[in-house]
Amino acid sequence: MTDPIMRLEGVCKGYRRGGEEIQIFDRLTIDIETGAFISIMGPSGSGKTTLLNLLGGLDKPDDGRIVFDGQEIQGWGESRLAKWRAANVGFIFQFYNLMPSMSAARNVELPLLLTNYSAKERRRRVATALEVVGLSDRARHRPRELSGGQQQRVGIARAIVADPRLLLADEPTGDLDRQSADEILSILSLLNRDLNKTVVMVTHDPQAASRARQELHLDKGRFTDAQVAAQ
Ligand SMILES: Nc1ncnc2c1ncn2[C@@H]1O[C@H](COP(=O)(O)OP(=O)(O)OP(=O)(O)O)[C@@H](O)[C@H]1O
Repeated sequence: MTDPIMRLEGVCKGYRRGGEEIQIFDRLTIDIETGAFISIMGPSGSGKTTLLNLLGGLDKPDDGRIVFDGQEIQGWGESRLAKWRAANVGFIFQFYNLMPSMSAARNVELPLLLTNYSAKERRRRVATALEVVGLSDRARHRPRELSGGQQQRVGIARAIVADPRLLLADEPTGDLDRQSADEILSILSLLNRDLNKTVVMVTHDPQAASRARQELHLDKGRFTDAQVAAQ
């Protein structure tokens, strides 16, 4: 076993809605091993998106620790978290979240505008990311000129352009037909296997889930899988 890239330890998270307190996680502990490709399935409301938001530092736990590469991040302020996220985490969304007025290349470049890379270095990285997802010939196209599968490939190129170690994907194939979904899953597998990205993917699709190397199931804020329950 390698060291975990991320560890959630005793994490509690709840929301107050109206006068009612909803407890989503009550002392949840899970290790995300470096190099893992994990799929997470579970009923609506079981906490899947909340979990990704905690892993990506977009949301804070009420209690417990979130450790990335040995560093506790849960107490960090927003600007430190934003810098950490830009360097270490790539997000992939169900509906791609591309800017409609920008070309594929410009969309992919966006996360790099937060960095100190020169324009030349940014162009080089964008070209590499588009090549990895097989879209070098679509760099100048706008999102509406691309199929859903191609738009998601742009979304993946944007997620990897800063070369983060962790990819968090929320229903990345939820809006795609089977063939496009399979292509996206093949790209995620390749990123995991050949480029050593750790991938955590939430999905409702059992076929998509089975492409991961580890399939986990969340129910009412708890993993029902024995290997996680033992952590
Ligand atoms: N910002 C928020 N404020 C209040 N309640 C929230 C908030 N975010 C999530 N919740 C509640 O927390 C619970 C878990 O939500 P979450 O989105 O993590 O579930 P999910 O498993 O991803 O569901 P789905 O499969 O429908 O996307 C739900 O009951 C939801 O309504």
